[in-house]
Amino acid sequence: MLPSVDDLLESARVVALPLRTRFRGITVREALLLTGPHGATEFSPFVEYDDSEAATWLAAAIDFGWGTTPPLLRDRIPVNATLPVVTPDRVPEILDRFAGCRTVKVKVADPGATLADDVARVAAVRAYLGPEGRIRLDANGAWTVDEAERAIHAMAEFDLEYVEQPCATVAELAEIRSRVHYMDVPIAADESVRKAADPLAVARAGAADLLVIKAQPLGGISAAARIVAEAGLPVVVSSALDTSVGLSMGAHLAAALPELQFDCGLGTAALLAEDVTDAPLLPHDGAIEVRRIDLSAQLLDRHAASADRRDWWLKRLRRCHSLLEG
Ligand SMILES: O=C(O)CCC(=O)c1ccccc1C(=O)O
Ligand SMILES: [Mg+2]
Repeated sequence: MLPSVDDLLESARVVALPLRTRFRGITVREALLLTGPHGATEFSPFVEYDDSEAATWLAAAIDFGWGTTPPLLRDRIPVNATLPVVTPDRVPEILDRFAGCRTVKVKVADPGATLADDVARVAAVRAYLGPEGRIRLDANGAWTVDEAERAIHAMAEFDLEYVEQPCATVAELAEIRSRVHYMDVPIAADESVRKAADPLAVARAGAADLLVIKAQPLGGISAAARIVAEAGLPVVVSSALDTSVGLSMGAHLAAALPELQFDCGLGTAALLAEDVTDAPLLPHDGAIEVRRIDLSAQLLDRHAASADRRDWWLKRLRRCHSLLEG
């Protein structure tokens, strides 16, 4: 059952959290936190998303705070380190924050960067990790098929676990997947799952070897778990650069899945300079814990968004709530 908008507004807090390093073009992450009968929950669609997309994120927030949590099969989730687009000299400093992580996801194909920049960053990650570490790339759909082929060919020598969303469309993913098959580099779909009208289309088309699954954009833990079951592919549960509260939602999703072959992208609390709890879900020994998050009243005050931004988020919450009421 959908809580009333007044129920939601009663506990709503809006924060603006500084990042340690620019990520996805932002240096401050805004989020709206709510408290339901099960505890703290998060509504944090990116600010440029329209209401119809953001409403799905609200359904997820409500599901985590008010809905039913599925049975949990594990109490810790192995996670990858996430490396933003930085110069190679900053690689050790950033990766040191992801204690014990054996896998690094490297952001590549930034509009301002060249292939040589990406190669240099990936080389620095391989040097940091040693031969046993796993390296995956995420291009956020930025390459054409030819650019992707050239880039993957150039970086395959670093031994790639997989490449996430090298190109934008399902058809392009299918094409690049067949072109790099001989190099044994698997292709993962992210935007083609979480921003698609049909999140299962990419799996049905055989256009990816694995799926990146995010709880908020897919409408919450139960909805995401159903998509995983229907897709029949291995998955990587990841964050949307959430606060520890959203990461906790992701950790509960990961803990509920029957199989978890890959390290999950839920270590991103390490990219935040500030969080909303005194016990953030940071990686320890390469994993995060599966637990609920207690909000810190002090941190919520200290990082409260400006009156303007709070107003913007509360209005967005109201509009998304009416969309869910339909
Ligand atoms: O998967 C990870 O390691 C961290 C999450 C991440 O990269 C991400 C975070 C916010 C928005 C988009 C993405 C993405 O995977 O493309
Ligand atoms: Mg991605």
